[in-house]
Amino acid sequence: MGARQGKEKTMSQVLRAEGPLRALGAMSGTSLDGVDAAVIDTDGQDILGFGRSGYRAYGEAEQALLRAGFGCWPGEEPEGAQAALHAAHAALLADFPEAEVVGFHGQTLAHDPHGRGTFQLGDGEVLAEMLARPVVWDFRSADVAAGGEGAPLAPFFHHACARWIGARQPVAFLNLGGVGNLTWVDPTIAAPEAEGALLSFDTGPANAPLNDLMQARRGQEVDRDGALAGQGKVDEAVVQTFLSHPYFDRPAPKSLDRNEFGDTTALVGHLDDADAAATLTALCAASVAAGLRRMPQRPARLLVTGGGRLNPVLMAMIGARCDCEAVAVEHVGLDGDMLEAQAFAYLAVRVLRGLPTSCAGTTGVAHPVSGGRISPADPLRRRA
Ligand SMILES: Nc1ncnc2c1ncn2[C@@H]1O[C@H](COP(=O)(O)OP(=O)(O)OP(=O)(O)O)[C@@H](O)[C@H]1O
Ligand SMILES: CC(=O)N[C@H]1[C@@H]2OC[C@@H](O2)[C@@H](O)[C@@H]1O[C@H](C)C(=O)O
Repeated sequence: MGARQGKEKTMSQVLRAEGPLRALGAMSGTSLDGVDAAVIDTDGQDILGFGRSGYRAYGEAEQALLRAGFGCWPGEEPEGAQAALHAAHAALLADFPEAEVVGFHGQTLAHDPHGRGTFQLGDGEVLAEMLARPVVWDFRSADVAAGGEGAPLAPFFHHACARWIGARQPVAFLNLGGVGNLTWVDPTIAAPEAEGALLSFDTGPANAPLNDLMQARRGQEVDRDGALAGQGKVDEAVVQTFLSHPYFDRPAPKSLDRNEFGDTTALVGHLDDADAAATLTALCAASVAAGLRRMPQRPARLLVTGGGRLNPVLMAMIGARCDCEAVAVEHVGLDGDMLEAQAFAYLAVRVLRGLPTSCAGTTGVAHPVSGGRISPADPLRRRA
């Protein structure tokens, strides 16, 4: 990494600066496939440009360690899990010397916002030392402490994306990761925290049930391109049973723990592999359709991000069940693999600037919250 020289800002200048920063976001999502990292230039309000991005897959041992941590609260995680997470992040993030600040999400292990809180494994203080640059982290706790859901947090970035693509009317973003989430953005309302600018919530499990099925029945991680689901028939009775889960009756904003729906594959235990895959794919589409009914208006189209956008069977089911077109965000010039990493780069700069990162429309928190902790790397301690 080395000392920052020439025209580069010193660490204290980065922390005090006004104007644009080059920020690097890092996200480790619920699918546990690996770490995404992406650079953006931003002043915390507008996106000024997109930079490089990268990905580092978890090895089998790393993945097993982190998976064993699901459901753990601080101090309960498997020994070595946090160190593995830090090492994986540091290995990837060291390839981005251009970054002036890092937004580090960490790995969500447990999420119970109205109970025990929310827990993202990873210590930004340690990562700041490893990278010798400031790290913003622990994005969700302050919102939860203030009574919010602590998730989703990408919506403030979705608002900036809507402005970046020049949207003049409301648009809807749909993220299809392990869990799904929807964001309604009205870009004509300039401040994202203003009433009516954003409405967002988790829709339900997205790819996680199908991944679990593929693992259990075929020993594969993914139903690649929906190849198996495409051969099957949806059991609509299972879809109706699934939709009777109380989560769908809860008003938005609302957020999900990865395991809140339990073992969804049990719902399709009586079906053959193809019908089971088709039905679990339909559950994801049906939960998006249920979510859309909570939006202020039905959007003309859904801008879809996350790995699920690469599954044509899922995308077609969403289009059919939602009565609107589902298109990958690439159609509007965004990067659907990196949007969450970019979001935490953007949010890091908002935290440095004291700008809100959540509000009533995104997490249900009563007043806008600027979450996150700032760990300025201490070069003296690093050399000691
Ligand atoms: N070609 C593909 N065909 C089918 N499904 C795919 C394909 N590529 C990715 N996926 C699905 O997308 C998932 C990964 O999505 P993504 O990386 O957005 O998840 P994540 O960021 O870990 O989750 P979250 O947003 O819930 O934190 C895979 O586990 C798989 O289910
Ligand atoms: C608690 C938590 O980590 N939630 C994640 C998860 O993955 C998708 C969905 O559930 C969303 O609520 C959130 O992540 C995205 C990045 C968010 O905060 O917007």
